[in-house]
Amino acid sequence: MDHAADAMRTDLMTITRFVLNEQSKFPEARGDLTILLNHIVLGCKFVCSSVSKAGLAKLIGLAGDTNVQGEEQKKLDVLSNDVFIKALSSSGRTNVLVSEELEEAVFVDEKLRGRYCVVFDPLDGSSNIDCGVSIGTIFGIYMLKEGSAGTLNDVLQPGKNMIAAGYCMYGSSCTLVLSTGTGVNGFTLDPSLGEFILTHPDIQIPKKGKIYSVNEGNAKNWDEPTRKFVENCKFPQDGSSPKSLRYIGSMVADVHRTLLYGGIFMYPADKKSPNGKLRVLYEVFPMSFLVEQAGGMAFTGKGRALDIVPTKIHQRSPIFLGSYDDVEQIKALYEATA
Ligand SMILES: O=P(O)(O)OC[C@H]1O[C@](O)(COP(=O)(O)O)[C@@H](O)[C@@H]1O
Ligand SMILES: [Mg+2]
Ligand SMILES: [Mg+2]
Repeated sequence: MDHAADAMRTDLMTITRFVLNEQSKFPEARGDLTILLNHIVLGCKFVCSSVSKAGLAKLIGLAGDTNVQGEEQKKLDVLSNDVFIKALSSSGRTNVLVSEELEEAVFVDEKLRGRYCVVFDPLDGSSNIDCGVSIGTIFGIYMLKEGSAGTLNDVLQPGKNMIAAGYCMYGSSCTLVLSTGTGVNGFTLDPSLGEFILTHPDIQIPKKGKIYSVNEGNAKNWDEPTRKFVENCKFPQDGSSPKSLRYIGSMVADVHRTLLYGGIFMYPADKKSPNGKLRVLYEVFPMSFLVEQAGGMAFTGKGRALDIVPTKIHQRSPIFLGSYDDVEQIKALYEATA
């Protein structure tokens, strides 16, 4: 590919151009969200370059501390967290920040405060860092509540109140998937240009998929609806072909595949983890927002994931998300036992 010629192509849809186009659809927009998204993009580029040279730069292995979840922090968890805290606060557009790696919420310095709140998982899939398997960053954006100067209540909002969400996957290529509430679009980082280019416009998740994704190692502790659903994926009663199992163990990578290929990603509750493992604010909500925007469904076993009203910033919830018809099936099994 002739990069120079390519760089001169005026129709090259970079993420910056794309977001500016989106902004132009709202005459009252002040450009704050555009500036905030650009700082998130910068953070993703920085983490992407750190991840790609993790082995070389001694960024492999443990940082030596434990986070609020009781997990041993990886060096890249800590580095990514620092990068995003700096990128988000220096944007001058944020107020309350919640990170998986920090016990308490961060209230941005008054001089730099803005009207957005960001919840994020700086490095998702930490168990896959040291073996170089795809990992990512997940983020969700809320607007401050009317008249609020910035309190925890501004982030303890149902996911359906988010105004934007996305993730960046650090894999064979670096892909940023974003929704500002009007559909889902994917951008691939062109390392030679240093630009995210629109490569997956208007992502629509297939209505039904051929893949199920779950850690079957927890099967003995599952409840009946989950057990029945997975059994049916393997031994379908309706004469259809069995689904294939795909599980990477990085939510970003498993959800990215699910968005593009269809199927269902699940992290159910079980006897050991009655609320599942994944965190509501910065894993379940952003991914559910994207999946719904792409025409899929996100269900908790009790209801729509985006209807959860969180009470704690590191709260967990079971999650079943993906192709509409597949999630509908497990929803029916839960409703039958409710
Ligand atoms: O190893 P398990 O129990 O299957 O859990 C895997 C899940 O845990 C996670 O790694 C949790 O996220 P973090 O790596 O950000 O803590 C998810 O990415 C993934 O879906
Ligand atoms: Mg995570
Ligand atoms: Mg993480």
